[in-house]
Amino acid sequence: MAAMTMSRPSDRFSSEISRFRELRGVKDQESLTTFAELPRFHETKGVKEMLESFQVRDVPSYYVKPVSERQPAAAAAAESTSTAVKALEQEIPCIDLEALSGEELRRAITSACRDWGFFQVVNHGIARPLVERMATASSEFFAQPLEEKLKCSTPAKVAGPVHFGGGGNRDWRDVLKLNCAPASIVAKDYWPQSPPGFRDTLEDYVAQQQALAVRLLKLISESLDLETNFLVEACGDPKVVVAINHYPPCPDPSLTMGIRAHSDPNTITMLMQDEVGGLQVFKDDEWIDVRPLPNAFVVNVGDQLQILSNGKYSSCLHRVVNNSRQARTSMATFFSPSHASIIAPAPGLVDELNPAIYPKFVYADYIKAFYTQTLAPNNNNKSSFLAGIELHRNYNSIIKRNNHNEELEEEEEEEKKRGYASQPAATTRAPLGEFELTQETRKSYATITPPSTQHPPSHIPTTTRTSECEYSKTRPAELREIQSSSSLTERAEHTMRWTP
Ligand SMILES: O=C(O)CCC(=O)C(=O)O
Ligand SMILES: [Fe+2]
Repeated sequence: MAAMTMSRPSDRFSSEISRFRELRGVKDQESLTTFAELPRFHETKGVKEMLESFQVRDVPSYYVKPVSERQPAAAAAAESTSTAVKALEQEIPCIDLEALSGEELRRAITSACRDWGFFQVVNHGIARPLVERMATASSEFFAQPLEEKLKCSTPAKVAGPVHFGGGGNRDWRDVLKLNCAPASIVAKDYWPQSPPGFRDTLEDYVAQQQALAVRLLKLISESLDLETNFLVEACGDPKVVVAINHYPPCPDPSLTMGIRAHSDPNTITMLMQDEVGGLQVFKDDEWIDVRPLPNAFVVNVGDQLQILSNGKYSSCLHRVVNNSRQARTSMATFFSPSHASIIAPAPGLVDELNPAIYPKFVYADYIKAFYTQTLAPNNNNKSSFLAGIELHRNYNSIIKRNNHNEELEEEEEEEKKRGYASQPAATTRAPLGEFELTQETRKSYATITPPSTQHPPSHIPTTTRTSECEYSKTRPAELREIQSSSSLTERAEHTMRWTP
């Protein structure tokens, strides 16, 4: 791959850093907040470096979320995720993969995927020492000096096969993202050489995670009364990406988000988290904490599983809140279809009484449209990108959200008076049909797109470009050319290499 033969990046920002240091002596907070280079600094170096380069006492405006996307101030002030609403009343299910089997296991999987879209697994078969080695290596990676971490970013940055930097959407998070399968999109030369043993540990860990994903997908297929291998085969030669997230402590967690509300666009995600906590899932109009459990993985249904199950299982909105006490590290393994896979509701789940809720499409189209949009609208309704492609549901929830946003506008005005010019609110994603699609998706979409009354009302704002999207401007001309070509195989192959 061309990116791998290019020279490693040098630190091109030393002049910026000396300017930061100059500014620091003057009026810290004000200088940082108004410093035009901050977005670039965040994208390439992240939050931890920003905190270490300045004596930050307040959250710079750049990271301040709109009121509608924050957690209640009371929960943030309590500085413990266990204070979130309903935390003690509701908990995501925990499934013991050794203790349960047969019909009991099947029922547990069905209700977890249907009612929550989130569950934890224990006794999952991945050896504890390996998980611990991976967790330690992950924390040690983020503790290193910036120069060491920068060695991992490929020249294509966030669009490349390995990237270190600040999280998208101005979230209060740093991330190391690594493509792990298939082999054609892996750039092992850029995997961290330090801490020692990182590469081997990651390789072993991912192999085990991939096996667990296959095991879970088989159980999930059976819970839907589908052939055991249906979901595994639907993903073709799967794409596996790992994201190691690091959330530094935040001076005011009531203003920021570690990851803003989103649903995962892939098939299934498995997450290892440390004991700090901060992950929340959205259920019955409330945000509910995911309590860290020893030696457990948090599993969540992704958008593709919701589509393949024809809406029987749900890809749930989730987010990560920050805290002011201690850093948190988590590691997500995203298991996705190959970009060339054709995704559609399982034929076994579609009949006259249960029509297909989603169109058939090529996964490359979905993922491209997904990353061209903001991550999620806001945290009050589940009106994610998926809602934009649903065929038979109405858009009441989107309208409700818009009304709610109007009420919030006044609150935003008040905030401005207090001196917080927060980042723009996220917006609803446009329907898949509005994007440049492969011929195959277009054909399918054209035959089953619902009447225009079922589209979101036109007053709903469509696209807000994200930092992810900004990166596409910097992608090689070669990619832009291929993306506009109509050859599915060629295009899917290349998109697969570059899409995050
Ligand atoms: O860090 C976490 O707990 C969740 C991360 C997450 O949702 C993601 O990476 O998509
Ligand atoms: Fe996620």
